[in-house]
Amino acid sequence: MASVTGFFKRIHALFIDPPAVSKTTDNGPPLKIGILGAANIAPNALIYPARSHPEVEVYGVAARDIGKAEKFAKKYGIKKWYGGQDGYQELLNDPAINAVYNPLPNGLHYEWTMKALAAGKHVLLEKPSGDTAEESRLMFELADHKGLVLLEAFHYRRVPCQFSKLRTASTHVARFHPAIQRVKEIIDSGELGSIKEVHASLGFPKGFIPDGDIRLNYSLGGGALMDAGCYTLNCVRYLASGNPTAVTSATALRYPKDPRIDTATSADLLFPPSTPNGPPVRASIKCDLFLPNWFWFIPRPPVVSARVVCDQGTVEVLNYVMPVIYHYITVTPNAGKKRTEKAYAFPSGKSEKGESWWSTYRYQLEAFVDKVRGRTPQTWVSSEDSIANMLWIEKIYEEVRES
Ligand SMILES: NC(=O)C1=CN([C@@H]2O[C@H](COP(=O)(O)OP(=O)(O)OC[C@H]3O[C@@H](n4cnc5c(N)ncnc54)[C@H](OP(=O)(O)O)[C@@H]3O)[C@@H](O)[C@H]2O)C=CC1
Ligand SMILES: O=C1OC[C@@H](O)[C@H](O)[C@H]1O
Repeated sequence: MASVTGFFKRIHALFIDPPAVSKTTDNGPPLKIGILGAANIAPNALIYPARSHPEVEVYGVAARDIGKAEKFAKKYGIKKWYGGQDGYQELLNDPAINAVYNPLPNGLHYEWTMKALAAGKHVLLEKPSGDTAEESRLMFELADHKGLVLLEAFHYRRVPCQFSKLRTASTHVARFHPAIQRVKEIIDSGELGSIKEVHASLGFPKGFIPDGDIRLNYSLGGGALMDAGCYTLNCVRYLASGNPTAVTSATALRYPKDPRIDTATSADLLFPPSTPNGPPVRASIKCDLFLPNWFWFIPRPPVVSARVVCDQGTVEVLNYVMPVIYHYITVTPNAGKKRTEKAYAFPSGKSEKGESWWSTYRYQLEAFVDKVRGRTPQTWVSSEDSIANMLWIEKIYEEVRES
């Protein structure tokens, strides 16, 4: 019963009436954020989470059409709007704006992040960070050069700062959402022994992505691997604590209207051994924008799961991408009793910030603002990590082309 009540409380706080707080703090005026594009994801990823952040004001929105910008601004209580051909640049030129949220199509991430950084704005950038690893590298280089914060919005995860420190213990943890953090903690604790395999899937039912969507547009950086696949790759890299050493196979289904677009991609990867002189860790990812119906007509639910097989058991997480809605962690030791866990908040008594109704995006916003304000964030996605994710997306696409 408590879990049903908890579910409805979280849904209420997420989508119906996100809690709001007063915007006055001892830390000076709130950070004013401008949104580039009246994107569908903006309310969930920024506008609602900002309501409960005392140090954030979503101050402006720009859209290619001024009428759309105005409508969006009024709907969400945003003070300023900018529109027309120069609308995005006008937002960037506004000296009142300190930071920009970039939820433009993937193929425009680079252009507008570079322009935002050039205009002196910190940037919260949607995933995947660019169209290529080189674009990502150049964006992070400019952010570094200008002393500005740039964060790729991999909201679901926590990332250790340096891959070289991995596999030691979870002393260097930084956190995004407690659910994926808990899975990682179980692996790192050694209770299931060493890692043998890591698998991650993300698929959307047919009909979820409409015709004409940015995900189906090649020149806008579409494709299943770019969209859903970037999470699965990120997730296996995170859970395997490093970067792959090879893509051993990759296959894709093609969009009939534009065969350059993959509508589903599967890839097998190798990671470094998890024990000295051990075998490589085997990994697989699967992503799909058009999961077929069951028995041709029954729409199926999204597939959002990750599984780690260790030599003494398995841990599996259901819904690692949006864990605040609902998730399930199942631990199955080879010898011993199977158990399930949920992690909507960090254990009480720990010093981490967060509430059970905080979405992954709310945790992410907390980290972004902390970083901009010179505080140490609970979690961070490093530039090296973002660039590596793009690099391995490219390598998987290359393998698909060659197979
Ligand atoms: N973190 C997360 O959970 C999620 C992240 N995303 C990411 O966010 C980004 C946006 O996704 P989503 O909100 O679903 O996309 P939308 O299509 O809703 O938004 C994209 C925005 O891009 C602008 N745009 C500018 N040029 C073009 C163009 N040529 N064609 C189409 N749109 C254009 C539009 O702005 P305008 O208003 O000016 O017309 C539009 O509002 C993507 O990078 C995606 O990967 C998406 C969903 C979830
Ligand atoms: O980032 C995302 O997460 C949720 C999905 O709906 C979406 O396609 C993707 O862009």
